[in-house]
Amino acid sequence: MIQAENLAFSYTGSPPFVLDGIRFAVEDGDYVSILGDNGCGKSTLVKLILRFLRPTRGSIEVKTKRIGYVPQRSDAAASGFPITVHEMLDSYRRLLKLRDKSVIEESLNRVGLSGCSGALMGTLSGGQSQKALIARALMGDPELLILDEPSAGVDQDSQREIYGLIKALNAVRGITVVSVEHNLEAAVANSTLIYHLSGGSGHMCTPRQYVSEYLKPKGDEDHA
Ligand SMILES: Nc1ncnc2c1ncn2[C@@H]1O[C@H](COP(=O)(O)OP(=O)(O)OP(=O)(O)O)[C@@H](O)[C@H]1O
Repeated sequence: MIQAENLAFSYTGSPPFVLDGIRFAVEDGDYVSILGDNGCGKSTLVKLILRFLRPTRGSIEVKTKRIGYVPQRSDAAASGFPITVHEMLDSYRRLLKLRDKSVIEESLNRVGLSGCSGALMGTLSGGQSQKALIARALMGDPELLILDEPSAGVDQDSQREIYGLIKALNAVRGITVVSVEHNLEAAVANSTLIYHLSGGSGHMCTPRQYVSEYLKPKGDEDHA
């Protein structure tokens, strides 16, 4: 689904590079969480996958054009712009040139938000507005769903619902998922793979490997 080869990126086009020598493959049906410290380049990598940015060197190929993107909630929903859930989804429907308006209610149903169609985005809880953004991303029937910190600003109960939803979209509907995460627990519990980004490059591993390589307290291996 996604193939990166010797990918390097600098916002200035010259050193220092935010990303350098990135090489990974995401296969159809994977659920990959991207983890790493603040400022290590997670969102930059996502913008390269989305083609919002172009590689400075190397390549990144994405096999599908049917990509659903759920941006960081604070970017999209926290503004005081007075728009209802229905209006937000309808403007996206028009952008996608979808004639049938029933896609709006279908998408809201899929995320369990059918009763909130007329609510102003700014009045929704963190969990509800995240679901509305996921509903919008589902309108184009994506093969690849990309999320940037889906649980940021979302209470514990809604987090469980949102990860349940993402997991079902992946496991039941076969949608490939790439999610930038600060929520380590959710990443380990839900994803099939973790891409650990550090010092400009990354390492793909299973959640189990991630726990033993990156989360195990120093010295534990002596007592294993
Ligand atoms: N538009 C930009 N122009 C110049 N530098 C940028 C730009 N966007 C991000 N950066 C820099 O690139 C580096 C990587 O940023 P990025 O947002 O990709 O990191 P991140 O891992 O997603 O961070 P966080 O976890 O805090 O969201 C940071 O040093 C950041 O300051």
